[in-house]
Amino acid sequence: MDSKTSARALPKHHHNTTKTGKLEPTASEGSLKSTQNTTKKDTGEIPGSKNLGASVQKVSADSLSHKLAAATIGTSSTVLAKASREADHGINESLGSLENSADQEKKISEYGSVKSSSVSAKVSDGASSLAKTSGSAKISDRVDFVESGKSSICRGSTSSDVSDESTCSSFSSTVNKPHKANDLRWEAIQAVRSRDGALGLGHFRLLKRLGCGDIGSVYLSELSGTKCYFAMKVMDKGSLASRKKLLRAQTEREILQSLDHPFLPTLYTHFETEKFSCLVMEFCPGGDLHTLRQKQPGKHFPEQAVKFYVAEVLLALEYLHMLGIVYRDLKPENVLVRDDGHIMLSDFDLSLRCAVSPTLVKSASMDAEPLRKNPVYCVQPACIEPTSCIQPSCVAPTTCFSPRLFSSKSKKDRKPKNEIGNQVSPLPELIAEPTDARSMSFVGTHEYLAPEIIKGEGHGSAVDWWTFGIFLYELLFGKTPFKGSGNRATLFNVVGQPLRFPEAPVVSFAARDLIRGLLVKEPQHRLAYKRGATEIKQHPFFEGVNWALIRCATPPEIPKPVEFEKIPSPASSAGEKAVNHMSIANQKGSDNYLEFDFF
Ligand SMILES: Nc1ncnc2c1ncn2[C@@H]1O[C@H](COP(=O)(O)OP(=O)(O)OP(=O)(O)O)[C@@H](O)[C@H]1O
Repeated sequence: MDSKTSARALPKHHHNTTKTGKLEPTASEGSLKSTQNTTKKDTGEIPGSKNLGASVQKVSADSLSHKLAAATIGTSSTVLAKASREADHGINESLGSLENSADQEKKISEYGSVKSSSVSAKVSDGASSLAKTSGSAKISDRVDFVESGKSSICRGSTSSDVSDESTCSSFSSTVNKPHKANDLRWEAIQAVRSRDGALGLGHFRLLKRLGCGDIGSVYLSELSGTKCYFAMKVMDKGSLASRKKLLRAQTEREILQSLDHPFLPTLYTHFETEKFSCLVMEFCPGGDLHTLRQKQPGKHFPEQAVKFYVAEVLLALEYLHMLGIVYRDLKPENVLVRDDGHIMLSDFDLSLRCAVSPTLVKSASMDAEPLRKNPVYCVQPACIEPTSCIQPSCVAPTTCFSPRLFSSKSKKDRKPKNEIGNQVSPLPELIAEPTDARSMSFVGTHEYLAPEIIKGEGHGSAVDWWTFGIFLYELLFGKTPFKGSGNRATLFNVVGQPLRFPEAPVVSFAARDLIRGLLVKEPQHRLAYKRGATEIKQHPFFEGVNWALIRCATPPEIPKPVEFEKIPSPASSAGEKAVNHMSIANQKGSDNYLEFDFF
């Protein structure tokens, strides 16, 4: 077991994560976060964590020590608190009970891997995969963003207690998820909705619990009789309420509802029963990148495979920033692998929503004039108020707005048209960095926390570029750069230790240079601080990547197909009965009938 594993012995969060109950939510905070160490804790805000000064050198050792102690002590004490709290909650009566006592032990253990999932195929050296894009594919970044703008037509969260989001059902099949227009799963959902009015738990067969997080459990489910399979996150509303996590669940749901991107989760439907709140999403059979990395020779990916995964993650982050969402929880555990080998970034309950002001720097044709009249990009501006962001349901798609032009050059200063064809990159550049976002929350995963979060200086979208650097480092080297002997040491290292690279494995200069640019401790000097993903895309590490067609690139590895038919069907597999049935089976430790190898 490598050093990483020992610190990640948790159901999902192999890294120790701190999700704080934010004491003083800023106006731009998307939601109040609660912490856990198994990893999201109810405490963890560093007391008095105001501006500590820009540089590490200026931070008094005492003051930092105090903050780190508060964070880490709070963290470890909450681990136990959480375990006992969950027991107290009588979660046995509900979904939480699926976490049997063994699970609880695993959650608070520092050792051992909990996830049993595995990806059997080896990761190939995807050296040529990025170049192998099909020229005929009709996708591009530009199209993605235009279509995403349309997705704002129906963003309503359910107002009634027991229903799916049927108030918007007329839109819900394809209008608000244009990328899913030809998706059979959408059609199946829509067919049931037109037949029965609204979807509910009873329409699904729950086949297997895939995992559990702090606010719910995720089940592999079939929309009964359709052979359409989903990942359904089921949350106990009573438990959410008593643990003050309703807002967190709401934030996640609202963000999921707003997404329509190939590398982000599709929320097919959401419904509530008296007891449960359920999110129905795309099922990813390939497991997560943490698990997949553990199976690689040397526990690190080949550089070309890394290039593929981080390029897709970069596009996902770019899209999120355009929506005004700072992700804040990038780590391999949160990057799932779809059935086609492409990635899906998951877990949005730490995300911060804020205002964005997209700016078109360079159009595809370098001629700004047509864009003034017919803006190519429609970006959904996120709002500042935490709970009102995606609230108004079925809003007319009036939220597209003309991008501001970065340059105010007069016509005569512009390049003549005949130079346009000589542009190296035909892709337009759009900056939508929510750089003004400021949160004082202490959230994230210790090894991935940005220095400005630890120092309590307030943070914005640059934290995603820091975590992107750590993520890149971990995939390449098989470990994170600042990991210490414990959480406290890790936080000290992040703030005060210089970046170092191990001698092995050998990694290209370009990769190390990119990491150096991203892991700059002062956010304002960090790569991508000003122009976001665009700056990173242009780095030599990504040379040769066809950004517009990356969805057609050959992934390093395709997961083995899941033989859904071979999954034994639980005796009682529909609706709440299934939940209770699985719960009882798990309590007895007798869920063998559900055992099969997914990944
Ligand atoms: N779409 C999916 N396909 C396959 N497995 C999934 C999917 N979504 C989640 N899972 C599995 O379910 C587990 C729990 O997911 P969930 O999102 O609840 O975890 P989490 O990030 O810990 O949640 P939370 O942030 O609410 O604590 C994950 O570890 C993952 O293995």
